[in-house]
Amino acid sequence: MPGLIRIATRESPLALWQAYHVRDRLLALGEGLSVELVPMTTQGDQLLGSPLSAIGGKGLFVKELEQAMLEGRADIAVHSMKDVPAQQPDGLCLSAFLAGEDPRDAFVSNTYGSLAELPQGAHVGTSSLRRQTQLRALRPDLAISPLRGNVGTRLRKLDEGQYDAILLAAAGLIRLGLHERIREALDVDAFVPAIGQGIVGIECRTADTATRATLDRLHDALTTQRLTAERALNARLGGACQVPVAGHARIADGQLHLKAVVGDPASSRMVRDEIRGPASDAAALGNTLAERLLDAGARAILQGLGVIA
Ligand SMILES: NCc1[nH]cc(CCC(=O)O)c1CC(=O)O
Repeated sequence: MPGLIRIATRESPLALWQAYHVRDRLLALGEGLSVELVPMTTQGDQLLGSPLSAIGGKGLFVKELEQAMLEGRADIAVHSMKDVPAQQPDGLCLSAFLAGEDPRDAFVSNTYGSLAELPQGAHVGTSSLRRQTQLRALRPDLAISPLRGNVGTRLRKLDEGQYDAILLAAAGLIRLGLHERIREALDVDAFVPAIGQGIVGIECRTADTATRATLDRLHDALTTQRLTAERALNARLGGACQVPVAGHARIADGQLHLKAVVGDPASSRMVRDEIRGPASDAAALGNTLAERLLDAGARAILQGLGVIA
């Protein structure tokens, strides 16, 4: 049992909420642990104005946190799993996934009650290629423009009238106490969420067995199976974020149902497929679905983008 656990975290309100949440869960284990937050600014935070696809991807939001753990300045890092790349650096591992929050994307507007209510040509803000592609497929008439920044910044830009509506993860809004801003939670079948959306994960040093034993007690087994399928899919597809890849798994009665979409940002063509099987085969299901998507057209899209050879 470690005496002190130091949590590396970004300083955005959502990241801090997640870090405090993990701190509270650790303290609630009732083992006299001390827990400290080590807040830091990542390169990703400094570049929040630019599209993720242009600044080199989501790894930028976790690199400083990982460096702090590798240098012994922090013991664990708390992440939105959506922001965590497919592979972890040598010496670090993902050691616990907490039970997930709502995985859906949320339609947020001050004027319209749902995506269907948006008038022809309405202006929607989102920088996510995954959201843009699926939105275009559902509503080719909409005008979509980039929208970057923390959740609060994005809501402010909506409130200033820069957009008729925006799309955000329901989980982030719920965690920040802003659930009343959700006009409509988009059905996961019509609008497939990002891999890991709504799931908080904890990374630590692989060799730190004492901390890992403690983190084991926060671990949610079903969430882990769900995430295993989604991340296996993502890894096989090159794990890139300059590509619109959506993937969502749900589990009922030991059966896992994984759904995925790969889109071509250039042509707005989409390849979609789904697979079902025993939840205990989560990784294999993710792999198999990825292979099927590659053969059905995703290979050409990803090769065209230089994501896979
Ligand atoms: N890309 C930023 C990000 N990373 C995680 C969340 C939401 C919380 C989650 O998915 O767990 C968000 C905000 C958003 O997409 O609206």
